[in-house]
Amino acid sequence: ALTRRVACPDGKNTATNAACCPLFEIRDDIQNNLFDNECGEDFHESLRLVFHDAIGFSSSGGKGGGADGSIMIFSDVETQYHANNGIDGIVERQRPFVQKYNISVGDFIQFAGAVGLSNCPGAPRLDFFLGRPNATAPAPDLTVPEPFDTVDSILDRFGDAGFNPDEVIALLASHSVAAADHVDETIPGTPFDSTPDIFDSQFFIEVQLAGTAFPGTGRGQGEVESPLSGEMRIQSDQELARDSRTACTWQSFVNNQNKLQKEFKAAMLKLSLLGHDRSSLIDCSEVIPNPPALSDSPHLPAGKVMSDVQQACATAAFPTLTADSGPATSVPPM
Ligand code: HEM
Ligand SMILES: [Ca+2]
Ligand SMILES: [Mn+2]
Repeated sequence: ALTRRVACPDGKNTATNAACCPLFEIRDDIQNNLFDNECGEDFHESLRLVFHDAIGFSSSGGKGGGADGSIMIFSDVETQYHANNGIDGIVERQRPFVQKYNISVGDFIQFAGAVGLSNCPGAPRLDFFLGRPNATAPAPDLTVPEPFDTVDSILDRFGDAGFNPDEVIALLASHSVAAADHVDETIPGTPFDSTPDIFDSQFFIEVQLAGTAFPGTGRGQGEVESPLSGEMRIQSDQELARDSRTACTWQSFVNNQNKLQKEFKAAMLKLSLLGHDRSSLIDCSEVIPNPPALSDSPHLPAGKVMSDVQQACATAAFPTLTADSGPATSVPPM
């Protein structure tokens, strides 16, 4: 069926719904002036913000309003929470963009995450729905999981927000385009995998390797040994990769980029709608750019062998991978 499109007032774009028209200008502005059109630090921080704003939600009520912008509207409260350490930086870098446009804070945070992900080779094209009202109260403390939390408590918290264990692991693909600034304050920008500017499965591969050392000066809170110089590993990722409830799903993402893209996209849509009724929002997904194709293939970092893989899934073998050649991979800071 043909979808009727409207001409936008900008004279350049068309949209399925006129309400989506203003988003083209916002998209181009944040691509050029917030993200530098890159899958870099400001996007990484914006993706973390997508999560920390939305997860303040409980299916049993009594928590926050989900993806409602509360983390920016009530930043004086929420940025003080321990799990939000360091999130104030991106909140303040995004704020002038929100103020410049007629868009709700919850919409902006979700929109920025979806637009920025399109700079990462291998990423799925996320959906974007428009129309979240602004938060009227901050989310309470302790809704955001911590790297030192147990698997039980992490799965409980996500379950309370509406996610099953498979969806939790799919969401963690975000740690493939991520770095830690505050787990070890002496080495800010330490990536979780060797390819923090590519949305690939290296995160799922590298977290399954035996840890050998701490990248900086000893052990940070929630930190465990990583397999590569310059790489950060957090305890929650290590344990989720090895728990019988989640290990097979974890492993399933190693050499199935289609599954990874599809399940991450679905879980991100769910995350972006927490606290909202989808039917009350307008589908503006057409404004989100198409990400570049995957630019690498699943591999072991140079210097690693298959026996470094700590097999955890009981029902299927870890895929056989070859290692990059050359000297042992070491990961530069972001
Ligand atoms: C078990 C759940 C999770 C835990 C315990 C966790 C924990 C962490 C920690 C400790 C950091 C490092 C922050 C810093 O030191 O700068 C981090 C970074 C990050 N997290 Fe998570 N996370 C979880 C789930 C998620 C989810 C579901 C998403 C997105 C959907 C996400 C996206 C990110 C991103 C993009 C970064 C990198 C930020 C940057 O590069 O500046 N995380 N996470
Ligand atoms: Ca990566
Ligand atoms: Mn950072």
